[in-house]
Amino acid sequence: MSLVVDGLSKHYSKSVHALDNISFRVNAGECIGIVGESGSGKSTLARVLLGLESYKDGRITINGKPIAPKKRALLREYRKSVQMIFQDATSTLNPKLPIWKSILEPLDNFKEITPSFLQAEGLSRKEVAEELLEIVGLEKKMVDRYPGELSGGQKQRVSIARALSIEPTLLVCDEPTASLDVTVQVQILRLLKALQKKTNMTILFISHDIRAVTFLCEKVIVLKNGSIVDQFGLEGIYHEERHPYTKSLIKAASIE
Ligand SMILES: Nc1ncnc2c1ncn2[C@@H]1O[C@H](COP(=O)(O)OP(=O)(O)OP(=O)(O)O)[C@@H](O)[C@H]1O
Repeated sequence: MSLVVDGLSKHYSKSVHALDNISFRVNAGECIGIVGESGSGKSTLARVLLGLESYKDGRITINGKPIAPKKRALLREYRKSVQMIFQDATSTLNPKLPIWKSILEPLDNFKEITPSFLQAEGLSRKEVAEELLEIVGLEKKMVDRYPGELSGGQKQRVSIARALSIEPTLLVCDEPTASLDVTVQVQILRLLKALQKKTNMTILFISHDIRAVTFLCEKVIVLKNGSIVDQFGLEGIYHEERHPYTKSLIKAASIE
């Protein structure tokens, strides 16, 4: 799956240019990080990429096909291959449902999809959710729990299980570790890395934390005030040519 963003702009008003002429490309199986401080346009970019918001200028194509948020049929087709995880797993899981029901939501929405792990016939719906829980490192017996009975890290694993259920080719992660303890952050990043290796999905990882981005991603885009100020492969992180803003992020994170 390749994602090409070309000259993308999104203006909320004359003075608020959340995204200004953004261009980048992600190839199949790559993990790309988008790093920037609060207000740089990261979440806007995620929402536009998911087709949740329209955009003014530019083109977004996935496997050569445009994403057109106003064309429902195109958007539905697109959503079959894209999933998202958010910072706050609590708000994305229905507190009144046992987690197995939440995990199956994407599969319920796209009944035409049969993921490879469901090729074994005769699994009950709950057993499908159990399989997914195992994939994200949780015990099967947790399947009947409610979100309120899980830790922050466990909830994020559940939301990853739900995202993986339809075997997306693109996973957009918007600050998925920002509200977790440092040790749990590392566990979730390790999980995402392992899952990416196993499934070859493309990951777009959005974060204010350049440490997390460099842990997971081989390519980095630096966003500032809605514009890309720097773009590099991980091997070039310490090159002299890095933008002063990138250098300041590296310095602040003490990863010099
Ligand atoms: N719905 C909206 N209406 C008007 N302005 C908006 C809207 N959403 C975002 N903005 C503005 O667009 C700019 C980019 O916001 P965005 O939320 O994309 O940044 P961000 O990098 O994700 O920040 P944070 O890390 O704080 O969430 C900001 O100036 C913000 O105030």
